[in-house]
Amino acid sequence: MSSSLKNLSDFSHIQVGNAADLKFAIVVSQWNSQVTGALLNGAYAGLLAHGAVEENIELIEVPGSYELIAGSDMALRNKELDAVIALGCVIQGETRHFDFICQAVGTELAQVGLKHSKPVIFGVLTTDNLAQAMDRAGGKHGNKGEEAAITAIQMGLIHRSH
Ligand SMILES: Nc1c(NC[C@H](O)[C@H](O)[C@H](O)CO)[nH]c(=O)[nH]c1=O
Ligand SMILES: CC(=O)[C@@H](O)COP(=O)(O)O
Repeated sequence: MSSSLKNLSDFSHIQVGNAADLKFAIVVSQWNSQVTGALLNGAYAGLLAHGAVEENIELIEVPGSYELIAGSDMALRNKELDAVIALGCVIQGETRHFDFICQAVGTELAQVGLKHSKPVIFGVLTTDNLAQAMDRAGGKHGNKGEEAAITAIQMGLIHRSH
C-alpha cells in the first residue's frame, strides 16, 4: 500500500538542521482532539528534538480545521515568526462538507504563507475514518505532526538564508 512506502517519520536519512534560533507558531484545531492532541505532541517533540526552545513556540488553538486559515494569518502578524505549523484532522462524514473543508484549508493555508512570505506547514490529516487518522498521529504510519515540525525547521532555515 502506498502509505507503507512513504512514512516520513523516519528522519534518519534527513539532515534537519538546528532550530535553536527559530521561532514557531503551532496552530491546532480542537475538532477530533484525540487526534490533533497526538499531532501536537508529535510536533512539539520534533521541534524540541532538533534544538527549538519552548519560549520560541507559540500555541494557538482554533475550533476546527477551517479556522486554521484565520489562525495562521493571525499568528503571522508576529513578524518574528519563522514558520507556522497548522495541525488538524478532517474526517469524512455523510456529506460533501469534508471536500469543501479540505479544499479550502489546503488552498488557503498556502495563500496565507504567500501573503506573509513565511512557511505555513500543512499538518492536516484528511481521512476516511478515525482509524486512518490515529495511524498517522503516532500509529503505524508515524506522526504527521512530527513530520510537519521537521518540515517547519527545514523551511524556517531556508527562509532565514534567502
Ligand atoms: N467535520 C470536521 C470539521 N468541521 C468544522 C469546520 O472545520 C469548521 O470549524 C466549521 O465549518 C465552522 O467554520 N473540522 C475539522 O477540523 N474536522 C472535521 O472532521
Ligand atoms: C468533515 C465534516 O465536516 C464532517 O465531519 C461533517 O459530517 P457530515 O458530512 O456528516 O455533516
